[in-house]
Amino acid sequence: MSDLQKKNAGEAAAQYVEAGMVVGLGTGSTAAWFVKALAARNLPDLRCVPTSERTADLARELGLTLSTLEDTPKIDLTVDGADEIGPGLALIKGGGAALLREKLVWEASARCICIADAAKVVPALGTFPLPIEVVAFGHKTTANRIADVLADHDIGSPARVREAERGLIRTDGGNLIYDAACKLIADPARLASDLKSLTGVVEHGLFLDLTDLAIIGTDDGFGTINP
Ligand SMILES: O=C(CO)[C@H](O)[C@H](O)COP(=O)(O)O
Repeated sequence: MSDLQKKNAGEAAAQYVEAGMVVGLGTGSTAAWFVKALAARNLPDLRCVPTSERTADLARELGLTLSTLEDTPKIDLTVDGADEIGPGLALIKGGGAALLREKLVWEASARCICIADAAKVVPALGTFPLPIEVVAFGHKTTANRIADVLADHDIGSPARVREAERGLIRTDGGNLIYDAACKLIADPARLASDLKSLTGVVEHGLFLDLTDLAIIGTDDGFGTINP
């Protein structure tokens, strides 16, 4: 994990933004570099839709004009980080527990750019535990159903609820996160569909066919990957 690489990726992505755009702001340490670089450009008439309260606070502090999906349902460009970038720019996201709002914003965007440090690029998805957002009511029952789906995908270990010292982690929407240590996701599309079909699962961190470009920071600049 390199902060310089994250910074270089974030700053490169800020150059893709034009005056007057509606911009989706991702969540996480890499996305924060983008938000800072975007604010520094001081472009006129931008409206920014944040994907978390954390990002909203940062953007507000930096003087960016905030909007919501309700007021600006069509987003021109979203820039966000990822936990893993696999073949075809299939992603695992949600390490920062913002996957639901992130996916809502990504799906409303004409173009999505993923920004990351080089360590995020992997030959196959699954080393990073897959985040799954679950409603709190009956979450242990939902976790059992998730375990059945994982077993059907030859993924042995059940998902674990995400918690901190002060208790279970809640998302901005008040839900819980389960992390599934998959090791290898052989069929991301089938796993995505199987998880999404479970009552109680709100969303999962597989972002498939959503990324138009990945900008990967290097120590002295950046490279790009197309799908
Ligand atoms: O999906 C995310 C938040 O839900 C983040 O984009 C992802 O966790 C990457 O974070 P970072 O840029 O801090 O490495």
